Amino acid sequence: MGELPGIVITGASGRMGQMLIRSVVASDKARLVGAVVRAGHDWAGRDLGALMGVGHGVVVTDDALEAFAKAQAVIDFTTPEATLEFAELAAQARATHVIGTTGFTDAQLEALKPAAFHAVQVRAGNMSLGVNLLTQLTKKVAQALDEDWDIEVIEAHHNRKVDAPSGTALMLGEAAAEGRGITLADHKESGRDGITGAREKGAIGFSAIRGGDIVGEHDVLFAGMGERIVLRHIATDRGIFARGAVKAALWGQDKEPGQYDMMDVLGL
Ligand SMILES: NC(=O)C1=CN([C@@H]2O[C@H](COP(=O)(O)OP(=O)(O)OC[C@H]3O[C@@H](n4cnc5c(N)ncnc54)[C@H](OP(=O)(O)O)[C@@H]3O)[C@@H](O)[C@H]2O)C=CC1
Ligand SMILES: O=C(O)C1=N[C@H](C(=O)O)C[C@H](O)C1
Repeated sequence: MGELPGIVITGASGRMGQMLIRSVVASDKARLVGAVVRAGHDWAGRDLGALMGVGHGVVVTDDALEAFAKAQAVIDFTTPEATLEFAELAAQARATHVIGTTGFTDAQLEALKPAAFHAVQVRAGNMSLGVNLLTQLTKKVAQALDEDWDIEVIEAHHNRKVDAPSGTALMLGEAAAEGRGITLADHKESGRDGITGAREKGAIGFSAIRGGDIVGEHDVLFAGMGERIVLRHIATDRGIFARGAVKAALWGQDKEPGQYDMMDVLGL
């Protein structure tokens, strides 16, 4: 039997970076072959085992290309700017690039595309099975209801999160729009404040709560006259995102270069 696929984790010291390192180490289907931090980070040059108590023998590096060259997959939960750089390097290394990063602008999403001509890219605002199922349910419910039902996506996250609406909220909003046969960009309503006027019929609204250590909570509210439907997902453990990302990294091994998402990985 050949060697297990080697995985590199970027943003190794981050909340998700550390969770991903633990998930790869715990997996019997993959090997941890690298951990990348930003240039000058105080983890660079140190053994992961000494830093985290797992990953002994893996020396943290700030040389992403050197690390990627030894890997079959890169799992990347960092920032849009860093992910754009890592996409080019993953393409050079022909490594599957699993992107969990959120908060991309439309221009940044466009800029990710060229790298996918050379390597598999799997990107999702949420890598958990539960949220991807909820996304499908959202599309189905939106398909069944007309514009008399107001759609609102409400999300809550910890106080360190830097982007809003969350990547998951946008996924859910896109699914609702698709179900209704409209374009989210033309119907998105977020950040209400002051004299906003009455709700625009057909809008898809977004509200973001930030506080404490909330891992991630998402409601899709369909509000009609005299009744409401609420679809809800509550994450209590970041391990769900990390395990989904490892699954995506392994799934990508025999796929042609291109852009994929978690629906492809999960077969939903
Ligand atoms: N798709 C999904 O399922 C999920 C997505 N996310 C998303 O993942 C991203 C990260 O979240 P989280 O872990 O909470 O955030 P953190 O801020 O804890 O981690 C981000 C890490 O990226 C590192 N980083 C930034 N720039 C670079 C660079 N150029 N090179 C190397 N490392 C870099 C940061 O390092 P430094 O501290 O030195 O800046 C930090 O360690 C967010 O966009 C979040 O929304 C989160 C959970 C699930
Ligand atoms: O930043 C986070 O923490 C999370 N980000 C993702 C998002 O933007 O939806 C996924 C999850 O909700 C946690």
